[in-house]
Amino acid sequence: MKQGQRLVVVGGGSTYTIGMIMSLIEEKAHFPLRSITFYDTDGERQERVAKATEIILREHYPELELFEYTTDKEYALRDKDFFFVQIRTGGLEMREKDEQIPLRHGVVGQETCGPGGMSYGMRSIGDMIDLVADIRQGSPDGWILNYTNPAAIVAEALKRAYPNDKKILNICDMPAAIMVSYAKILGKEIWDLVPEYFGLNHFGWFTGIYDKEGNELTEDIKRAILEDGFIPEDSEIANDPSWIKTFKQVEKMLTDFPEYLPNTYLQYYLYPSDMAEKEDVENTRARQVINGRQQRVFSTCDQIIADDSLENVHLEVDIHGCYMIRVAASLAYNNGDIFIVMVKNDGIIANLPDDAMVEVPAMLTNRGPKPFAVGHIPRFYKGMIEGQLAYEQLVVDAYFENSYEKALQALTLNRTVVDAPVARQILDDLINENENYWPALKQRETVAR
Ligand SMILES: NC(=O)c1ccc[n+]([C@@H]2O[C@H](COP(=O)([O-])OP(=O)(O)OC[C@H]3O[C@@H](n4cnc5c(N)ncnc54)[C@H](O)[C@@H]3O)[C@@H](O)[C@H]2O)c1
Ligand SMILES: O=P(O)(O)OC[C@H]1O[C@H](O[C@H]2[C@H](O)[C@@H](O)[C@@H](O)O[C@@H]2CO)[C@H](O)[C@@H](O)[C@@H]1O
Ligand SMILES: [Mn+2]
Repeated sequence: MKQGQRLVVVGGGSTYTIGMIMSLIEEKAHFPLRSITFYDTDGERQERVAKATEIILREHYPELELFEYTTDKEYALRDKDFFFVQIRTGGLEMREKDEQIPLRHGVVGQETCGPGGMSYGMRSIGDMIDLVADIRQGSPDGWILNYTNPAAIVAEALKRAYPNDKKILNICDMPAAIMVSYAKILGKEIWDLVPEYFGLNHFGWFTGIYDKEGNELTEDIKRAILEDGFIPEDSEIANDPSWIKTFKQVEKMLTDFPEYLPNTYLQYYLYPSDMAEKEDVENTRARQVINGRQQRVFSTCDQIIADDSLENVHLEVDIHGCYMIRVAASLAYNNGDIFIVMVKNDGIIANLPDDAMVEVPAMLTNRGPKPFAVGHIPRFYKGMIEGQLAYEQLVVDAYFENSYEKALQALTLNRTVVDAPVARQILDDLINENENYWPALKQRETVAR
């Protein structure tokens, strides 16, 4: 009989929390719970989600010993087994600025990619470092599973701040969402598929997809994408016009570069000018999420509370929730299941630096992820990744060293920017908008000529 886990959702007011609760209900046999605690810095936002969650759990998880929600950090983080972390420093309002500022300079405006990703990363690092310290104060041995973005930059910063903490795992659900669409093409479930994959977060490629019997399915998937197209199937994004456009770009990327199956995020780095031209600065993805998912989630919560029942709402499980829960179950019960997660390279990709935080398939055990060796990657991918890795590490350098110069170098290296004067203009605008969040960046004294 599996011992139930004591789970904390950090960022209980997240728009993903209801989906996560539905997934915890769906997955209770794989990952049984003793208690769920929500913790958030915004008590009002969290309470709307929590009061709806109380009703959902009453209907679908009556055996749960305890559900609670609080803004008391020390209480929430004490003596727990798992922490699902999903915070957004600055909220969706700052995300909108992250996306609008680069667009005003003709550059990709995106949550986690390009200058928007640097801006978000410079806000997330401090909160995430403080959060891990607070968690460790109360739960020295708890598993910290982080979704907070930009995962690449957060992972690099946490690796430096906590080099010996082996129970922090940064995760992205994008490869899983893509595999949900592969599975649909093949008439299978995602859990029937075994991926071979390499890259950085939001910057990777599937080199192969197999079934559990070891049959290769990669070429079948490529053929189907090129002949019939590629669409999002995960419930969270299936009917979203922005995601439908994103998944359609995979057809173009696969036509241009047929060797491997790309992560959807590579569209921003392979076609940066095209992507920037297509965006409407008054209706970026953040605005769509504010008017879409955020509006939908909170009106659903309010409806559940008003009815004191679920009779007038439709709630769905999604891959975002199920993926993290299956990862947690494999760590908790030493299942040895294979998931794509972020780990320190240390030779996994033989011709990339050891200190890179790479995204690769790993067997998840109670001693943590055991990644599969990838070996040497071909020149094109090595070149692409090394430039992106240097960008990511320079952003974290800029944070820890309060260095304007390193931040400028990072943006200049990024494939969505390249042009140094444009990088400087964007950086100066981002500094102005983030004065309440970023560390003050200092410029090196230049020697007067
Ligand atoms: N890794 C992935 O693949 C993946 C997938 C989806 C979402 N995400 C990330 O998950 C996070 C949540 O996304 P969302 O759209 O639901 O955000 P959201 O703004 O709806 O919710 C975030 C919550 O975090 C809370 N918060 C902010 N700072 C906090 C802190 N220091 N301590 C505790 N709580 C804090 C906010 O009050 C808010 O309730 C974002 O970082 C998003 O990018 C990651
Ligand atoms: O623009 P958003 O806020 O809708 O999405 C940004 C996030 O996109 C990816 O997560 C997807 C996920 O892959 C999919 O399965 C489903 O859950 O929707 C999510 C977005 O709604 C990406 O992995 C995240 O890092 C982004 O934050
Ligand atoms: Mn992601």
